[in-house]
Amino acid sequence: MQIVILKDSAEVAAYGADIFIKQLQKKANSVLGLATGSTPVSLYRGLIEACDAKLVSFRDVTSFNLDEYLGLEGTHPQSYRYFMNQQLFNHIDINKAQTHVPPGDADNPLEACVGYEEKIEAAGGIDIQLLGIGRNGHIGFNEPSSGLMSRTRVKTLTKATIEDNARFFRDDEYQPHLSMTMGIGTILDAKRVVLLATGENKADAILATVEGPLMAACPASALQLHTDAVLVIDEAAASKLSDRDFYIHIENENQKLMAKLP
Ligand SMILES: N[C@@H]1[C@@H](O)[C@H](O)[C@@H](COP(=O)(O)O)O[C@@H]1O
Repeated sequence: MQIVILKDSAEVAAYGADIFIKQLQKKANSVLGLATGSTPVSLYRGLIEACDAKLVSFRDVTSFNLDEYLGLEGTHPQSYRYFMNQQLFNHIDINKAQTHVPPGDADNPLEACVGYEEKIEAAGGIDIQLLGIGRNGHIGFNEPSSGLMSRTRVKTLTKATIEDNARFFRDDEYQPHLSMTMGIGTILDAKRVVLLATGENKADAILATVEGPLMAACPASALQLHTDAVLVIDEAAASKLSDRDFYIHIENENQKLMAKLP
């Protein structure tokens, strides 16, 4: 696991955007795995700016989002499809037909989950998957106790996640308790994984992800199994790591090594 500790959320977003810009410059028809939540919003802004400046194009990109609320149509302002349109897709040159969000309004959600996996496979798999992290260590909507090899499926949200996400819903608005999410196994199949975390309220989850045991109680700890996972976090999210200085040292050594490569 590569751990990059930066000063604040602005640096995290810029570093994350740069990873995606380089990916698109290397492979214009990349298959991107995308995420929602407040953390990736500034990264998406960076991608929109890069697209405006013609540094990248999304014309040949295919995308798959991690998760969606079950029971919300894509036109619902709290749906993740709506979020992605608002925060990214409406502002870049992507072909919306090539963007995929789990269909939370499917008549048969169980079949739709299998279909989502098939679509990812047919696209050749995900080149790079963006992740945020929940306070309880969830990735996508893989809540604690999720199978570490799980695939796209319907998941029940924890009370903590419902409370954390309540800020996006009006008091009189229906807030789903179920979701459709890529599994941890689906995420681990991505060729590269980039997890962003900022703020002190993510410090426990980051500690468990990096220094805790591999365990279903912290779904993000499964990234310890991935051969190309990078955690881009700010000082506040890193504040509980016991080996923080060592991780900074490793990253400095990494940078020196990369600079010497032909
Ligand atoms: N399903 C999403 C996750 O994919 C996201 O990582 C998490 C954290 O969100 P935030 O970035 O707003 O803290 O929120 C939601 O539960």
